[in-house]
Amino acid sequence: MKILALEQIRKCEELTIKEEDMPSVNLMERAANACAEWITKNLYQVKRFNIFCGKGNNAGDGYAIARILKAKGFYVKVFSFNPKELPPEAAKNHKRLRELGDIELLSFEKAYELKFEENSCVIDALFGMGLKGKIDDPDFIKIIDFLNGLENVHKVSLDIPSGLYINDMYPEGTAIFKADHTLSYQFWKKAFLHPESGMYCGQVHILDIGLNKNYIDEVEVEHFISDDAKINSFFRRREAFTHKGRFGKSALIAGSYGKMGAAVLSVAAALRTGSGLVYSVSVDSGYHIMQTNNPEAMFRKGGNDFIDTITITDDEYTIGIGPGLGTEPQTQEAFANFLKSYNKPLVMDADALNIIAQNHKLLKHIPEGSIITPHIGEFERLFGQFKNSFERLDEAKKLAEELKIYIVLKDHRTQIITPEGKVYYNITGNSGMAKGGSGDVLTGIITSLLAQGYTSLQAALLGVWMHGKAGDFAAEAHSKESFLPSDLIHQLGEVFKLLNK
Ligand SMILES: NC(=O)C1=CN([C@@H]2O[C@H](COP(=O)(O)OP(=O)(O)OC[C@H]3O[C@@H](n4cnc5c(N)ncnc54)[C@H](O)[C@@H]3O)[C@@H](O)[C@H]2O)[C@@H](O)CC1
Ligand SMILES: [K+]
Repeated sequence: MKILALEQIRKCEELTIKEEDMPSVNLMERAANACAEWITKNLYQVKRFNIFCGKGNNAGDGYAIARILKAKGFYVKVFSFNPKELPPEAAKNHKRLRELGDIELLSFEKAYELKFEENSCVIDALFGMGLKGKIDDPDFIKIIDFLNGLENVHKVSLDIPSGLYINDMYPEGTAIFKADHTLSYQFWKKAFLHPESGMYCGQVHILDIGLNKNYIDEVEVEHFISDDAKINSFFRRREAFTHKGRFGKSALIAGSYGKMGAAVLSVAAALRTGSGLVYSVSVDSGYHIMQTNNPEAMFRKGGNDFIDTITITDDEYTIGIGPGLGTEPQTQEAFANFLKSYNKPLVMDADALNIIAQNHKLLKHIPEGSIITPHIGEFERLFGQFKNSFERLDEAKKLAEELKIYIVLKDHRTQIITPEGKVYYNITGNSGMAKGGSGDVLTGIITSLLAQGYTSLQAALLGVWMHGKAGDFAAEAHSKESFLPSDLIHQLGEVFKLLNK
């Protein structure tokens, strides 16, 4: 699914209105109906709604929803800022509401006297995507602070929580409404996907309001959601009449004394992702651990307690390197020599990236088309600190282009960044995956997919999606708190069953 820029969404709205030859207020009605339907279906225990309207068309949505909910028999109160300042469509909806006569239209001040009943719902129609600068008007700051402080009520934002920008970092010092649910029209917005702003959005629900499909199909964007449709468009089922040679050879260069778990996990993940053969290049002191835990994988010695020799150059192998490698000087040297002589796309994580962070000149030796999978800490060690995640992403886009590599920037919503400057946000997975070892599993999965002939982009997209899906299944089975990275590997079978359906 595409993520559109503000001007593109406005254009899409205009075109929808024009092509369907309808008054613009009808589109607002559509949005309001979609929200009212979502609310009554999903917050079915709520009988009372308190709707807070600002100055723009987001307020118009609020007025329209108030009318629709009232007609369905709910108790509705509407609190407005200054209804004289509204744009035409919002003004029309305000007028319709006033003419109905049986809804209380109140000022913000009245809210401070109200007793908000448990299980009632606050709807935030203060600001939508038309907000400029920060919310620093004392009346708005006061009402937002007050609403944020309410307990035991459901909080729903229309289109976007007031105070946020749709695709950028919000300005420092602005007031922001904190929602439990955000009902976004038609599209995902970057704000929902970055930690600084995402924490205000609660659960995000994308409501189809029937915007012009042709425009959406054709418009060119840089940001996407890596959704099920995208994954299914290139996932390949395992054919019959085949043999192991057709599914690639993965080699995981990983592990050192005391860090064999990372190596075991990455190798096990590569095996469970379907690679025809999996090799482990690791240390002698971890030989028994590796062979016992992963009898299907072959072992090649790369050192005693840490890896000091990497002789694997065979073009047949697809390499994942880094988990548990350590940063001993001899390992650094072996890694540098290997990188300088190896030219096929490979997967790099963890200590491979930490070694590069200490030897920046190695960056230019990363083979084109490779996939690096840093978490935020590793990315910052490599490329420096950034003010916020939006700036970090902008820098990652430049680097991916410059180095001609794919960057998998691991976060709550992991971003897959291509050398062409495109960004795919992954939306599977959960906070239970924030544990040591999860990254090692991902390295194994992506290496295995790359070995099986998926392109670098496909391997990164599918690998991150599968990893997250396995996390969601593991959370269902064991809880987010309790599942282990090794449970992700055990859930890969369920993920493949889903993909094969
Ligand atoms: N995307 C769509 O297809 C549709 C969008 N609609 C709604 O329209 C919204 C956009 O409407 P608007 O563009 O009117 O935007 P807003 O509803 O966000 O209101 C913007 C208005 O608020 C005021 N304002 C802006 N910045 C301010 C600040 N810092 N402090 C105080 N006041 C400020 C200005 O008067 C500005 O015109 C969307 O978010 C959505 O809710 C729907 O009604 C119809 C369909
Ligand atoms: K809002």
